[in-house]
Amino acid sequence: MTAQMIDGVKISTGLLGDIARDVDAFIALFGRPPGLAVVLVGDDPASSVYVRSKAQKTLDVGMRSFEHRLPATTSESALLSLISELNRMEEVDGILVQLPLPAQIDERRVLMAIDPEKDVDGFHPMNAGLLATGGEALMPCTPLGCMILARSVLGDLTGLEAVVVGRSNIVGKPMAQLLSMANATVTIAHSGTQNIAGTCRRADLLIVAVGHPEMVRGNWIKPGAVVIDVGINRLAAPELGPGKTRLVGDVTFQEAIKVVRAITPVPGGVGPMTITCLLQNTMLAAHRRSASGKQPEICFRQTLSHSHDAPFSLPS
Ligand SMILES: Nc1nc(=O)c2c([nH]1)NC[C@@H]1CN(c3ccc(C(=O)N[C@@H](CCC(=O)O)C(=O)O)cc3)C=[N+]21
Ligand SMILES: [Mg+2]
Repeated sequence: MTAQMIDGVKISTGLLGDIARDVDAFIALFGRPPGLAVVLVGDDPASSVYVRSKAQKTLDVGMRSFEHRLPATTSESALLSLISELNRMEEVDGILVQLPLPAQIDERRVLMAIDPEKDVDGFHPMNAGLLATGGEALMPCTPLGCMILARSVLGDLTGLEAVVVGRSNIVGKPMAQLLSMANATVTIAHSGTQNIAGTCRRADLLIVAVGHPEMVRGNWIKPGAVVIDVGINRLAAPELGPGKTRLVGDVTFQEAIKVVRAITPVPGGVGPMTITCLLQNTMLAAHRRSASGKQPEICFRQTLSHSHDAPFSLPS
């Protein structure tokens, strides 16, 4: 059996086209584009690259981008003031504060300061709680992207054994919630799991978000499984030349590809979908804030259909 590569670039490019059309319709209705503000504190080079890429795609779909780059020494109160200003701005529909934040800033306080209606990362406890209890949350972008990728291969997930490796608030925990809402049987594996290889081997759908390069080996994977690799790890690659690096996932790709039905590559898998879902969330937030009663032609169709109830139903 030849394994299928799940092409996150191709799928996200298609969805970005849908979003661009939704943006045009929004502008026609309200006379302004949806706006996304991205806040970066400090000058971590990797974070800087992501922020630039987000801003570029925001502009590509026709939205307005507000970029705020603050020095690494920024105080918590200065950051909180910026957030209240962005909360008040009519033309800002979505706010993303790039994580991690420098040590002097309390991440939880910052996330709680963002207006939940503008929380396009879905990290505010209000949105986490809405997701957990079946309300109309803004949902975290990486798990949403993973759902779309998984369903692009598997369709309906009802009855499948899904194993999520990792239990972070950002990926693992909401991922498990989305999968169970989509009627999969879900196991969360983590550093305390006794037989992690055996646990992974039960999975029809294996989603790995641990941040350990190539941790999941080929023999941890059930033959014919679908694997979504959320990890993005930069490793030194002296074989490519002095000072060169390469990206690897949390799954040993060369081993996995011999076993799986389908797998996401790194790069080109989950990463691009995360940004696409961020823009879709911005579109959704803009419609909800405009109180138009008209909702976007939502582009999570593949994620939405087959789900059992409220959390995925379109807002009315
Ligand atoms: N509040 C907040 N929200 C985030 O969503 C958030 C964050 N903080 N902090 C950092 C992480 C990281 N992140 C990525 C998004 C896209 C790619 C991406 O598109 N990667 C490409 C290429 C990566 C490369 O070449 O370096 C790929 O996987 O194909 C990667 C990483 C969002 N994050
Ligand atoms: Mg990727």
